[in-house]
Amino acid sequence: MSRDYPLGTIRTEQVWKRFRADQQRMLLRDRVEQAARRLRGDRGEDWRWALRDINLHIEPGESVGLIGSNGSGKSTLLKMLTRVMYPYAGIIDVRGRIGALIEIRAGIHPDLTGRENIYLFGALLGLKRREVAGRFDDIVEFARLGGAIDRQVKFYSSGMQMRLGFAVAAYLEPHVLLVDEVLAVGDAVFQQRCLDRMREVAEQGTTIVFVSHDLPAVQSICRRGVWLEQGTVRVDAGIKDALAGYRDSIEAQSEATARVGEPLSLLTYEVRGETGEETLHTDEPVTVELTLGGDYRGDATLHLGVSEGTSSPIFQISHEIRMTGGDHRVACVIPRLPLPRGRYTLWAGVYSIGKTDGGTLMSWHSAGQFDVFGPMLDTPPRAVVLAAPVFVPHQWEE
Ligand SMILES: Nc1ncnc2c1ncn2[C@@H]1O[C@H](COP(=O)(O)OP(=O)(O)OP(=O)(O)O)[C@@H](O)[C@H]1O
Repeated sequence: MSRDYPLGTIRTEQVWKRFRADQQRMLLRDRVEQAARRLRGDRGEDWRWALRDINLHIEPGESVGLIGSNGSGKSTLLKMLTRVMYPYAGIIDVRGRIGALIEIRAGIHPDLTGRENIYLFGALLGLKRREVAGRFDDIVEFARLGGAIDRQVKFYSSGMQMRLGFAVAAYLEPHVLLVDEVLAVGDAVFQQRCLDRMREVAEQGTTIVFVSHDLPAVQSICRRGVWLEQGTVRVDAGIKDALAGYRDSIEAQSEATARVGEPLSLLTYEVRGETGEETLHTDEPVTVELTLGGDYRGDATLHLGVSEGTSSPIFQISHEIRMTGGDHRVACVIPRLPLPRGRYTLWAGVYSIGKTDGGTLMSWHSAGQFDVFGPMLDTPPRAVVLAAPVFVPHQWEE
């Protein structure tokens, strides 16, 4: 590998990583398979590939979101970039100082005070004492530690430790900032401040790799998205395309999950615009019509929801229905559709009311997608990440 990549470059070449299968969370079926192999006399060691042939080239200043379902290998890749883990094969090259927040207490020494930790971390990053001192106040201010800065970190709450960890990683001017899911433990206000800080750091030219299941947060920070699936790169593209592909795949999986044996099922659904036309327009009337089928007799609550992808719910509405043991048609009219142009998913679920309160008659699932035509939503100068619930005026008819 050539030696002259600029600071902030990240390269992985044909990176493979495996773990002993018996050292990880195993599914019952894996254990059965393992036992069966032993019975057959196959004593070969059991390995499972966590990452297979990962080739990434990230330029200085790029902001990359690593997305994918649980166990797809995101954290393993991030840990290898921070060098707390080594690949089985392949080359990993990260140029420059690395600021990383991959676990709440990563890099924070419990017996030292907050102040000592900041200087120690700075020294590990190769910064001079004077350079750390110049950023010290910003770190303490961001972490909101105040007087606690001279207390040993073992007496900090987990929230304080995380704030210190993030502030140190994000203020000691790393060339590369690596952040894993950990932000999820902070409160909403702190999460927002971390995201703001990450955006600032990105604007200053720091390379960022961000792992999160909070897809709107990833979208607001990253321009490029790498979607990992079962240890391989499924998509490496602009963030919008990567997220759209990932969301579609989650939806397809949830639709494929059969809801067998439930008392009710969704026989048909239709989302139509004004005067029955198929195209839907922002701020115009929309009718959602469903037919439920099943033997169940009694009162129930029907819930309908709309999301952008699966992880960004937009609104949810509900209505009491009386099921009489046969097919039941119900329609909901939304006089003015409050959705900008885009592709959305319709969700539905039915739950019993009365004595058996909360019983599931038809579990919450995505019924399908629909497109809305109309104006694009303006992007605010600084994307607001928290999803805002929308109230939708509506009437029901049946
Ligand atoms: N220390 C370990 N020992 C054994 N197996 C491991 C270890 N760390 C991770 N694995 C396995 O490697 C695979 C990838 O895990 P990893 O934590 O990287 O996934 P992830 O995409 O970060 O998932 P999540 O979204 O749940 O955090 C999983 O099958 C996991 O069980």
